[in-house]
Amino acid sequence: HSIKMAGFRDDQKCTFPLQSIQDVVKLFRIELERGDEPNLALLSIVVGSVENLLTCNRYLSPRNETESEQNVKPNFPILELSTVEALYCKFESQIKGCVDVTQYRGNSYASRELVKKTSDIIWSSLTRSYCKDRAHLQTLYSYLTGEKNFGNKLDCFGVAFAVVAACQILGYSDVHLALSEDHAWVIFGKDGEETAEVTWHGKGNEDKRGQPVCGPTAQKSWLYLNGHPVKCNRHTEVAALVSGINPSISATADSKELATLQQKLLWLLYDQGDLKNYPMAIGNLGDLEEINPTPGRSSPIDLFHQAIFAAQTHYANHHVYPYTYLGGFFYRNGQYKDALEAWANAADVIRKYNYGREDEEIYKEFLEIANDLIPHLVKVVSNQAIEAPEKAESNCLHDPQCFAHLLRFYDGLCAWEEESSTPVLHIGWARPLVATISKFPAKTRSHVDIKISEEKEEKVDDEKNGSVNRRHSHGRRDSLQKNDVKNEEDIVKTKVNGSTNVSDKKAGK
Ligand SMILES: FC(F)c1nnc(N2CCN(c3ncnc4sc(CC(F)(F)F)cc34)CC2)s1
Repeated sequence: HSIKMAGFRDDQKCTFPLQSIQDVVKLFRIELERGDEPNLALLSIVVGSVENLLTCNRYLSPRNETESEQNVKPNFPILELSTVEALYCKFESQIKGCVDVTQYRGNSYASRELVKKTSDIIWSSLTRSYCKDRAHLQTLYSYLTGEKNFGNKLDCFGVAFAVVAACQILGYSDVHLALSEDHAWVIFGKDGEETAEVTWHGKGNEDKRGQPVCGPTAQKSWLYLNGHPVKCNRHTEVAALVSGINPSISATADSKELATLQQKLLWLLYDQGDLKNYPMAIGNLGDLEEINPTPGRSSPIDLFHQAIFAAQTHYANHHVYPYTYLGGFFYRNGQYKDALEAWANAADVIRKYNYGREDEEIYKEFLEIANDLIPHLVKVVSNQAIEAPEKAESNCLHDPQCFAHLLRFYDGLCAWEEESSTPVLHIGWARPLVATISKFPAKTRSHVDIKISEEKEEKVDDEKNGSVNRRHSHGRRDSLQKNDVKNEEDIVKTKVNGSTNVSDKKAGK
């Protein structure tokens, strides 16, 4: 039967052929500034094409006689409208060909069957077996290009995004992406009240496609953010697509052009207010600004604090990554006390959750901080104390607040483990902990007040109080009172802070 092909509008066509970063930014600006919804499939195909050309095919510019080695700086590819249109029509006809919307006619909202059916179409057309966490598998370009055994590949985020893009083509404006810090699913229905799994998660986990996100696993696990995922609208979905741009050419090289494109697109979305409720996208922008600062724009630290503010404002401070973005920045820049504080704040978030078998990504994050970054940090500062004894005063190891941050960091991990189905800490954590604690002199340790306050611990749950080189897309460059009181007697609140006794207050401390 003849399927009506929606060609592109003139204002979309006029930007082609795309020959520069500015051309792509202009296409995105047109899509984002129009009253109607931005076309997710079109933008995903464009971004995927550009990413493929800049990271998978190397553009060799003419050998420069002065250059000793082959100068491999790429130019920007030329992206023709015909290429993009062909891929778009392939996607559109596949989706419209398989989903007979007439059987869903009438209800303006998507149904669970429709969402599951759309997920099945994407799912069943994927190449049978491939390395799921390879790079550049996050866009519709990856899904639509290449023959059966070479194309049709998507990573877990890419499948979820493709389902939402397909539902947009079918006319369901209620189907949106929901994003946690390590998973993606869809929301749909009146007020986006319905949820559905549409992709897999991690390795060796049975996929739960078609099922709603609910029940005990979703309640207490970091993977589902305890009811605080990023619920996208079309603009936030474009931000997720842009965040997923992966400039990696190899384990050691990035495409500078692609990183610049990602940075400019994130600033475009930032200026439109589309990152306000998307902490990780702001964090991504902070990372890019650290590598290549844009004159006149916010500093990385400002951006990381904006991400923290967004998480506190919109998500009851249930997101870990805003603090580990900040901690990572301080660590790379030798600001070790601030790094310890940021990591302690990250631990104050994870304490709200129970550790479950699908939370490996954040487990690895804390493992690296505790057993790699902090031991390195204390080694550096203890050498500093030896090499520059005159600066001992400002040294981390002589600062009770640093020791307090360290204790709060480990206390968060212990609280995370309590009442969890899976243990967190084990003997492998103990050796680095002992090595770290023993670097702090007794005098420093003695200044940390462990306040035993008498009031009964408020066991009310938090939310009731309202209160590089990456592999796959969105890859990593490289809760309180979460449950009932364990036993009858009062839990006395112990407060650890770095206040020093006034009498011992050191000059300048
Ligand atoms: F903690 C900091 F050091 C981090 N550095 N990079 C981090 N990433 C990289 C970016 N990232 C992300 N950035 C934007 N959006 C999303 S949505 C998502 C989950 C899934 F892929 F959809 F399943 C992940 C993610 C994941 C976390 S955290």
